[in-house]
Amino acid sequence: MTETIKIAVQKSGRLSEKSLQLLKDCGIKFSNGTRKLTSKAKNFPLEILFLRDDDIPQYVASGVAHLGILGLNEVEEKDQKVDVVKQLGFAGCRLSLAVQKDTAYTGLEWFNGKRVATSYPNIVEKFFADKNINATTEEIGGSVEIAPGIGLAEGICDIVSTGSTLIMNGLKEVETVMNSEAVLIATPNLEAAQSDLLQKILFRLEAVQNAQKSKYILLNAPNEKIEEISALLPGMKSPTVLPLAVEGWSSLHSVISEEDFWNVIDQLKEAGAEGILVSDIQKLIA
Ligand SMILES: Nc1ncnc2c1ncn2[C@@H]1O[C@H](COP(=O)(O)OP(=O)(O)OP(=O)(O)O)[C@@H](O)[C@H]1O
Ligand SMILES: O=P(O)(O)OC[C@H]1O[C@H](OP(=O)(O)OP(=O)(O)O)[C@H](O)[C@@H]1O
Ligand SMILES: [Mg+2]
Repeated sequence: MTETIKIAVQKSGRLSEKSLQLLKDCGIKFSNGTRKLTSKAKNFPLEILFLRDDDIPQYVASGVAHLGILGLNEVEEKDQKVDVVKQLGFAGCRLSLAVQKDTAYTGLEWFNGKRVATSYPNIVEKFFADKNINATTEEIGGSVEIAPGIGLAEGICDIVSTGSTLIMNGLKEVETVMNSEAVLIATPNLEAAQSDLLQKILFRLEAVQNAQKSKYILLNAPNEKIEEISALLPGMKSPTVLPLAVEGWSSLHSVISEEDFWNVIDQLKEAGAEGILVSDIQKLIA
């Protein structure tokens, strides 16, 4: 039997679609049926386990799954022995303390003697212990923002992204406890076969992430400006320069980070670049 690597992803929730999309972007083909809780990839020795995100750290720590994709917040909360091997750049959010909006909040000491409702009691208790604050936690599974309004607690600690859920529930954010994003975790000390497969997946993820950060740029330039424009577009080595059918003009091709592109666009135009075309890259191997 060929060795396979097992990866746990969230069955249904905020992370599900992007986790599966990432595997697909890595060229891994599989069917994701709605009821079946495992799926074998068709073209890579990988099996996907669809689980509640809360259970993923334990599965990965025990080696039942070798890898997992979940929020760093959940990894910290469960505090299992797992290695965080890669930040995945999606599901960016923060875990924050919030209080009712009309509260005269004076600083962290305000929480002394207060109750904080949260789905992340371990993180919150550790945070308060580190800061010598004597607050207690009320663990609830969801709809945490309701707690102060119904008298369950004076404050909450929950996930914040845009902040609109807090506002809708008459709360204000007062402290950030941690920043989070989706991460890839692995069982520590994987067997050689799984370790090799993890390296293959990491290599592909790197190519996908590089591509997402970069753009392919094509432009036309008068030949006497090639040097000046090339200096603005270092590319992976240097731009490719091809002659145009029109005498005295060339086409320059390069790779540029999206951020850099917006920074140099005016300089490119000033230097005489025309017909600037920017497109997405699917994979980029440096
Ligand atoms: N509003 C948000 N913006 C960005 N990321 C978020 C947001 N809400 C949650 N997340 C991230 O997505 C993860 C999963 O969120 P979700 O609400 O699907 O979890 P859940 O309800 O615990 O799911 P499960 O049923 O699997 O236990 C969170 O742990 C967090 O890392
Ligand atoms: O700052 P915002 O952009 O408003 O996002 C924050 C909200 O998003 C999450 O809930 P989600 O929408 O996933 O629903 P859930 O409570 O069912 O998990 C989280 O629990 C917050 O309630
Ligand atoms: Mg959960």
